[in-house]
Amino acid sequence: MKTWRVLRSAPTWTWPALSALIILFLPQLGLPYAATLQVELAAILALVVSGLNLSLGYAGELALGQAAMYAAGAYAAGILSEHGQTDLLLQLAVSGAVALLVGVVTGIPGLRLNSWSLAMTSFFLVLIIPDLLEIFSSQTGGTNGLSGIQAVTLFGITLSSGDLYMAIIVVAVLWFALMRNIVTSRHGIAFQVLKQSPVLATSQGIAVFRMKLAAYALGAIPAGLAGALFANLEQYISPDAFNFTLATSVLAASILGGSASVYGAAVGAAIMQWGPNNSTAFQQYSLIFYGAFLVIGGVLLRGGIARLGRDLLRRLDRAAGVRAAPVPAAGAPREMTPLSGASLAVRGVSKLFGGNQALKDVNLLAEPGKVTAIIGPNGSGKTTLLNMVCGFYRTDQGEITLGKDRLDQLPPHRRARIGISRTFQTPNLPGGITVAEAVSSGRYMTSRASTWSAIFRTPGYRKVRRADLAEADRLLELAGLLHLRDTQAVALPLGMRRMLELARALIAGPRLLLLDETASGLDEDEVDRIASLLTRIRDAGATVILVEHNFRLVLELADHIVVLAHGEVIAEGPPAEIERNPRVLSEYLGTSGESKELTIAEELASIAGDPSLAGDRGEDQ
Ligand SMILES: Nc1ncnc2c1ncn2[C@@H]1O[C@H](COP(=O)(O)OP(=O)(O)OP(=O)(O)O)[C@@H](O)[C@H]1O
Repeated sequence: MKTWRVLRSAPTWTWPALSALIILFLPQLGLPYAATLQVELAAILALVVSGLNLSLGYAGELALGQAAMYAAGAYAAGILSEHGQTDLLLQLAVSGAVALLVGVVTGIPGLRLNSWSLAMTSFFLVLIIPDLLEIFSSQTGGTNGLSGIQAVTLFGITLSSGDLYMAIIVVAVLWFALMRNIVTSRHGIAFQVLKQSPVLATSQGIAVFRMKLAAYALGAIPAGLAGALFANLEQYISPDAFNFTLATSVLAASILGGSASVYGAAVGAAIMQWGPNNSTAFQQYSLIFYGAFLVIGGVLLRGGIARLGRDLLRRLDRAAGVRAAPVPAAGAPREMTPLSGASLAVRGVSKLFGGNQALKDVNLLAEPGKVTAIIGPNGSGKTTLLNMVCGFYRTDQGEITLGKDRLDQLPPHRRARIGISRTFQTPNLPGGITVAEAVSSGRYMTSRASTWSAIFRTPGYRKVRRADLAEADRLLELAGLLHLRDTQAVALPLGMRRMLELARALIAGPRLLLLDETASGLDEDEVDRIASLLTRIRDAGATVILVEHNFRLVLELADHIVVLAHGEVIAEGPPAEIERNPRVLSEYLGTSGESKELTIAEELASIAGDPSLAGDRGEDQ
């Protein structure tokens, strides 16, 4: 176990780097030629699979088009070579660009239509490869293939087969290093958010379509590079090499290795290359076997071999007492930094769902430095109103403005960028990310760093990331969660998840904070903690809208209450006024409204048989 602790004390990149170095020099270490060829083919397949992992494992889009991008890269390199352009770097650049173009052109319609359409369009893309190659047979050789590929060169020097081996491994290793930089960056976390909840991603200002397209198109690049390497390795390419069986084998390798993993792509590709693709008997029934791999990977091996590896690492770490980096000690409770809230005005807003009038001519004004509570019985339209403010539903009629900005014509991600943050009725936290990463993800759109800066870890990127994490720590300390910053976000109990959502909403420095039943399911202590944090947020100048069933919390916090019933505002005013309003009593509680001497809090307490529901005000009276 001591040895394990020593091994784990090395930087995380040490072992992948060492493995890469060994693979690079395998021929010199005496690997036979036939096995060398298998390593080359596995590295090429790993590149193709890594592209699928980016779109499937990280952005959550099933796409089978990797085979088409691989073909595009291979034919681009092959045609260049036939025309005397044999330089490997030139071919890699052109093949990567051509594959990227194929990715963008096929991704736009596939992703626009949502749901399974990308899987379908990419599936047909693979099916039409032979026809496309036949149409352009004067360039591609049609079904006969392209056989005039010349020996590849680098800066004018012809590469031997040993040199080409090295080139293939270097390209694969470099790509994997860059891909690791993408998925461990703030963009990688945004991909995780997007994959698990497009609604959450949108509410953080992420343009879902553009982000998915970026992942799909980025995934095209390694497939293009792989195509160029394959064309030079085989010096002959034909449509048979890019058929549906290849597309399925790429998918099977991705699922088997673990699609949400960088190194899983290499492991899955290696297994596919050594086992199935290497055996003639297997190739006869390949589709059946790939199907079996997909079932095994999907049902029995969720997360693939990569997940098994991660679990094993964790177990060994626990057994050896390897600890994560110490969490910074919490200092004195931090002051809230001022928040510049803006006035929200909802004027004459209506919403019809089929024949159901969910909202009718609703007016509401929420001011900075104040908590505006929206209450009402179940189905009265509270969440619908919240969803219309943040843009998940379009208004049928009426106008919504935040400060000087008109909102009702804007898509939800643009509204988030204008300064609307929200929490959800059921806390919305993606799996696979830590508490600190979940909170910092709220800054994805407010402080920007390009994907390229993340890939190459430029000083600009590092500065933004440092600020992300420092801000996340500040807000976690405020929410009392700093000691849990490296815990998996989804592992927290409900009360802490709600605090975490609040911290994530705050990190964007919102002009308007929308809270949807933030105290639901919490015990009294947790409600008190949320109330005290919300008071500080309000006092810092935020405009807060609170949709809430917990009347004690509403009375304690709200400066202004708006009461909805059947989609209409039936009363509004300060808490003292609202809790004695007879119409509110009758609509909200379903009572006759005759017992006017009782407040809502007291009525609720008597219905629930729980005096605490009456809160301080109720008890005082
Ligand atoms: N996407 C939708 N499609 C159709 N009807 C909807 C949709 N969303 C809400 N509704 C309907 O609109 C009405 C208002 O629902 P909403 O969820 O806004 O009420 P609520 O006051 O938030 O209720 P609760 O307190 O139970 O969350 C209900 O009749 C609901 O069935």
